[in-house]
Amino acid sequence: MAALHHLVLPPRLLSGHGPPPVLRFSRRPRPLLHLLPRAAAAATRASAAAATAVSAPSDAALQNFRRWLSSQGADTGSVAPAVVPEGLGLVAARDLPRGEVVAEVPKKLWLDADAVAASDLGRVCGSAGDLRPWVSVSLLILREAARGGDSLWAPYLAILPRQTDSTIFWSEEELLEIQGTQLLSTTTGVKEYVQSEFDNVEAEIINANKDLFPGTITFDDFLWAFGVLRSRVFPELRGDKLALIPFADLINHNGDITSKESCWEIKGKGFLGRDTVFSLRTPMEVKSGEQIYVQYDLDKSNAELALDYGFTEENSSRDSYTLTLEISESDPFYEDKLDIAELNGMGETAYFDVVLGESLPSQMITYLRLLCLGGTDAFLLEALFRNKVWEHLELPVSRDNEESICQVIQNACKSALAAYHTTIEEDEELLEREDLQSRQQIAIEVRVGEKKVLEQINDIFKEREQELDDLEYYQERRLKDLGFIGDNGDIIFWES
Ligand SMILES: C[S@@+](CC[C@H](N)C(=O)[O-])C[C@H]1O[C@@H](n2cnc3c(N)ncnc32)[C@H](O)[C@@H]1O
Repeated sequence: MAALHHLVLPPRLLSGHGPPPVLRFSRRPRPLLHLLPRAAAAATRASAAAATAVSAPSDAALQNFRRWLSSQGADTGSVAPAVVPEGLGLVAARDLPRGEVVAEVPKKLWLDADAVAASDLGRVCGSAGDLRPWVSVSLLILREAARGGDSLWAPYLAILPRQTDSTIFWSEEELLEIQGTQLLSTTTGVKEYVQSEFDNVEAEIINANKDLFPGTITFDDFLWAFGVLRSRVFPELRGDKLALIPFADLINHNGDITSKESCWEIKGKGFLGRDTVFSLRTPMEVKSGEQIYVQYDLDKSNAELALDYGFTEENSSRDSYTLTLEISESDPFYEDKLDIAELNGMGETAYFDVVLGESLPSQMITYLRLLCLGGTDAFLLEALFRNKVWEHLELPVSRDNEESICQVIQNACKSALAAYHTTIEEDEELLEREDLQSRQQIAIEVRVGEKKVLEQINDIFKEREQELDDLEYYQERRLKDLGFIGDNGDIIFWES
């Protein structure tokens, strides 16, 4: 999934020769999205963080789920699933100290690769070759849903939300609110990716096994299963370990929890520890009747939270913008630059996440200097300098090179900023409104955050441009090293 995130991130700066590298927008044409059913009528937000597209299941469905959990041997003694502002959540049945185990879910209830293999899907998924784990678990979810009451997981499937506020479920009209953002590009890229996986499994598995999928499975169904996994799987359980853990997945996120300690473990239980369970602990002390929360991911930006879970946080460290820098194949020094980048652990393309209020990522300026290197500075690219060049690039190389970086970045920021349909001021005014629906709030928070980061980047390079005359460049450093420049900056002549 990490790779996915980087598929489509404008703006993209390409190196080149002669004039400074130009900005190429890799923004795709406006996406043609399937019109998805609208979310259940969004209620007023209980808090800035509360998602509202999640319609609560009926009391009967919730009761049935609780009965199912205990009949299947899940240990849920200290918490109960309940309706909360975020949809469903886990509420403490008694006072719980920090670190207390609140749920233990036996492996037989997990939806994972083993469950796929053990099901009637096992043979078809196995023979379909390299199905990605999320694809086969998505198919399992859809297969089990198709079995209705006969499925082991029926009571669990009945309480899953039909959609969240994740941008993958937004209508075309709603997506207009994030016009110009990186979030829109990423959302479009993710949906295209899911669509292409769906096209494959539809042809190879769904249509070829009508006994397993007697009804129609649409792209929207597949997207729903993808969204379920994306929003409910504990981050460390992705990839081959991907597992959807019923009941434990009802835990909601609270941004106030900042501990990096894991709140769950997989352990053996019962006779000789033979029964594997997923054990969830509360990361905070909780009073009886209060909701138990965890921190989903401290490192996710608001755009990632919006895409994965359908909420954002009012926290500037979640405001981020990813700059994509790339050595252009048309750069006359392409081979040399690529070689230097690779020797220093980087590649043809580099991604730099710039966070609001934080300094620029390390290596960004160095990589930019490499990208903009040309003209009379090109001697640094010669093989002779290969082992030292990165060190040289860590400091200003020449006025031309530094100026080129400043201009290229400022132009990129300006052009990215021009693509948004509102200004920061307009967005901040909109955020004051009481009647915002959850998706509008998410859209505004993401776009205002991206714009603030772009302005921050622009200001850094604007300021730097004013200081170009005060910087010390390669030639000056070199002359100093050779003893040709005195401490007061004068050139020392042999004659004097
Ligand atoms: C792992 S599930 C948690 C259970 C979920 N609330 C439910 O009703 O099934 C994650 C989803 O819960 C909601 N959620 C969790 N924490 C939230 C928060 N702090 N604010 C808003 N929505 C939240 C989002 O819809 C998210 O996609």
